[in-house]
Amino acid sequence: MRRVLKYVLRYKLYVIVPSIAMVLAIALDMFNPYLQEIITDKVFIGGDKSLLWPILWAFIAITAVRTVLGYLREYIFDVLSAKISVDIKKDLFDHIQSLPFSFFDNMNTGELMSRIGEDVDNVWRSVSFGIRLFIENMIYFITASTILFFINWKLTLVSLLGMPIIGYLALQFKKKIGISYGKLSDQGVLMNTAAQENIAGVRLVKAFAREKYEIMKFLSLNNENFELRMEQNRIVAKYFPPIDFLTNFSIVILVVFGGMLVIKSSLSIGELVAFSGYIYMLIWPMRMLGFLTNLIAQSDASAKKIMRIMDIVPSIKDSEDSIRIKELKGNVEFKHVFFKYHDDMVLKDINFKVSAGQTVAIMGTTGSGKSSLVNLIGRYYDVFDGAVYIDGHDVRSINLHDLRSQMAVVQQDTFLFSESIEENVRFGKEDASFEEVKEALRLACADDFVEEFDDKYDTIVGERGIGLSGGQKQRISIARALIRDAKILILDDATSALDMDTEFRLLKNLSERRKNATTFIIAHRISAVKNADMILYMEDGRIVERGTHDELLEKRGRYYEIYLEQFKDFSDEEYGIPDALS
Ligand SMILES: Nc1ncnc2c1ncn2[C@@H]1O[C@H](COP(=O)(O)OP(=O)(O)OP(=O)(O)O)[C@@H](O)[C@H]1O
Repeated sequence: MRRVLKYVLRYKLYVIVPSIAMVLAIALDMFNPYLQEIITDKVFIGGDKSLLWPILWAFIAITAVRTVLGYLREYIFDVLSAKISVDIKKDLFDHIQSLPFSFFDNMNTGELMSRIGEDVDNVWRSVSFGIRLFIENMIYFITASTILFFINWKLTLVSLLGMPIIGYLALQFKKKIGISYGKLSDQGVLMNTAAQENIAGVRLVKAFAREKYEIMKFLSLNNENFELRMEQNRIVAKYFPPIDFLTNFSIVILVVFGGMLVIKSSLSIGELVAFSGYIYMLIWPMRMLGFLTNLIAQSDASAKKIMRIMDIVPSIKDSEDSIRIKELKGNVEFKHVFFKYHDDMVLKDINFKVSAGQTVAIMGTTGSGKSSLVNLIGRYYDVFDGAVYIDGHDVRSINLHDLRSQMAVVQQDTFLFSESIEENVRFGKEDASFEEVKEALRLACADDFVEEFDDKYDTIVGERGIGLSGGQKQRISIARALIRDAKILILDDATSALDMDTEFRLLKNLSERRKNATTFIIAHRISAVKNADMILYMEDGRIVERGTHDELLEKRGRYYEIYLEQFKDFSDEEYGIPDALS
């Protein structure tokens, strides 16, 4: 919460003005019981009618000013908390953007959504309501008890007898409810994740007829959630009644002892009326203590979770003396590169060099490390040992923005935003004209099917491209990469869903278009890699074969076996293995 306070202090005026309004409102409130004392003793009992109107006017004036001050306080505190919510969300979002792939490997979307949504809202509520009311009540408590001591310290002491017990109970309550909130919040993440994954994977669920299982899974989480809420109710039921009893008992004591003092003429009736007015100012904060500590405990738990993410130092970031490169040439070299995600080394002693404008094709068994290898070029992960060089510079020394903004990647797992096709392609180049978008889609062999849609380029595609076929999604993703005109282009299994003919046309377009771009193509079909300047064949994290198509055929190794497997029924002439990349 201390760190949340730093956000609050950014807006000093928004703290000072409503705080002054709050203090003035409290000061005015303190006059009310005093006026009640005078009106009772002097007007009702003493019969001095001349005071009636002045006191009534004073009541009206106090109420009017109090209303304005109250409104000011509420309004400005609400603006403050809204500003803080925006700031925290922004910082959290910015920070999440700065985190590397490895962070997202271990974090699920549902959990992150809870942090940005629910947790920030909890903090926001606490600032707008909890902390303010807590401070306000403390001021009421201190001021009212001071005045009460002045009126009659003995009666005050007797009336306050239950307060230490109330305070103790409130603290115990805070402790128990704080733990319970932590559990509820963690469970909320599980529920969020289950709901989010179910919706995202709804087609899979239906295809496997697993709706019942999903419903049961959600039901069980929902029941757990219910149990946790019941646990909270039990805590409230345990602590609130004794707190209520003790606060009400203070009034009983006041009436009994105060009444006795009035009978003994040690206290006037007016003083007793004023006394009970001030006592309410003590009792109310005490009754609220449990509720407020509860609210603050909840937001404390949320603030801790937010800060835990904010405290993650991005493992991949610009070094202090990072090199600015406005124009990459595209020479890439891997020197003794080793890489691992956790314990298992997934890339072992990778060495190769590629000159600007050349094409490298990477083939290999599944899980052999192809994607991991290309992910090191844009520094989505850092090497464990060795180094990747671009134009002679270790990628770790190149300014990250310069590096990534001059690369284009089509990932294996296609992702499209819930926007129009045009906007999805323009994501690759913010200021691209419509003509450029069309051209990129044409090169990616996507223009024909896009033209057939009723809304053509304005067609809105759903999240993850729902509404399009796998091959259509891949082609739009390729257009998004091509529009960047990048110096390094990476296609990670990006044509796997295309038929051979479309793949052939697309790669042909690519070979014409890419001109100076160094291109990495991960593919499984010989037809897609045949014309590369260099083909790397990987197994178990190592490059086990390398060379051109002809050289690899001559070697009669793994590549040759795959060639035979894929083309056993055709001769080159018959099928015409595409000359796409020549
Ligand atoms: N984010 C990750 N965290 C941990 N391990 C990973 C991660 N990504 C991949 N791996 C592991 O690293 C190894 C290499 O994976 P990689 O995706 O690079 O292989 P690949 O050759 O591209 O496979 P495929 O052809 O199936 O796409 C595999 O054993 C895989 O399980």
